[in-house]
Amino acid sequence: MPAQLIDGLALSKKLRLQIAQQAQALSEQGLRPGLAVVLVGEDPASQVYVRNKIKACEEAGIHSVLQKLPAQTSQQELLEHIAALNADASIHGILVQLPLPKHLDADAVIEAIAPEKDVDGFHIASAGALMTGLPGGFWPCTPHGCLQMLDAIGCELRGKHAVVVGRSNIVGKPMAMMLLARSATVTICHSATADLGAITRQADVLVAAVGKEKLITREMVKPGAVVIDVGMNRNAQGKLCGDVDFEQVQQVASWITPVPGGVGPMTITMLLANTIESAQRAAGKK
Ligand SMILES: Nc1nc(=O)c2c([nH]1)NC[C@@H]1CN(c3ccc(C(=O)N[C@@H](CCC(=O)O)C(=O)O)cc3)C=[N+]21
Repeated sequence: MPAQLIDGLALSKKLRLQIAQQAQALSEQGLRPGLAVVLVGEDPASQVYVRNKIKACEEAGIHSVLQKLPAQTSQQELLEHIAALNADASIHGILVQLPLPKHLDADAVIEAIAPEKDVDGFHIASAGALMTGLPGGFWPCTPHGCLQMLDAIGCELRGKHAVVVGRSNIVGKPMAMMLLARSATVTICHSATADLGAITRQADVLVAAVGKEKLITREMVKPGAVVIDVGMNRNAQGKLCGDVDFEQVQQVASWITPVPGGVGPMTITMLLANTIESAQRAAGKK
């Protein structure tokens, strides 16, 4: 029996309805949630992603501001933009679209974002809150979206072996922390892992977040595993595809996320959710 699809679009639709209601309730109190998206340069893929985020905000009733800066923007100019957004009470979330042009120091830019507006969850303060389980901070949108999908299918994580392939600060590492917080036994694999397949075959829950088309083949997946595909690759035909060989793996997995229509839409949904959460926290301090 082929795997069941975990439909990120359908789940997003449902969650975004709730988010829109929360946005409306905040707006009625004079606290319309606001997200600022900063895009430096003209990378075509980034332009599409940013447009999708702004559109999602509009549909949810979240105020959004798009700041497009030229590719030659200096580090200091960018930091000044961030400082202005940090001080802007109508803005509850600040997202600086990555990657930045090479002459800019992305780490320094992220740390310049006020932690209480770090809706991407990339700031050290957010990473520390996730790692310790202490309050405050925001969970990074992509792994949080993955966790929401696991919850939506009723996947019990306690005592299960979760294998995360990829160790980025944006996906792999925070994903592992979230799974650990749910009492899964977590293994993180990466480019230096010896015999990747031997480890992924042990996974009850397998999260692939590498950026390599068809990295995960059928032989690497335990029958009945839940497979979450975070990859966003363009294949030779220009088609969007994940890290998982979907055709093969869907024959052995119990559940699998498609690309597109899986993790991608959930990433944007969690960005909206974090922006609402930030506005609610700001309202609490009023
Ligand atoms: N500061 C920052 N925060 C980010 O969250 C961030 C970023 N920079 N830089 C780039 C990556 C990429 N990313 C995606 C989000 C949604 C889809 C998405 O919705 N994808 C659709 C398909 C879109 C298409 O067809 O091209 C899907 O999977 O169904 C894709 C990619 C967020 N990122």
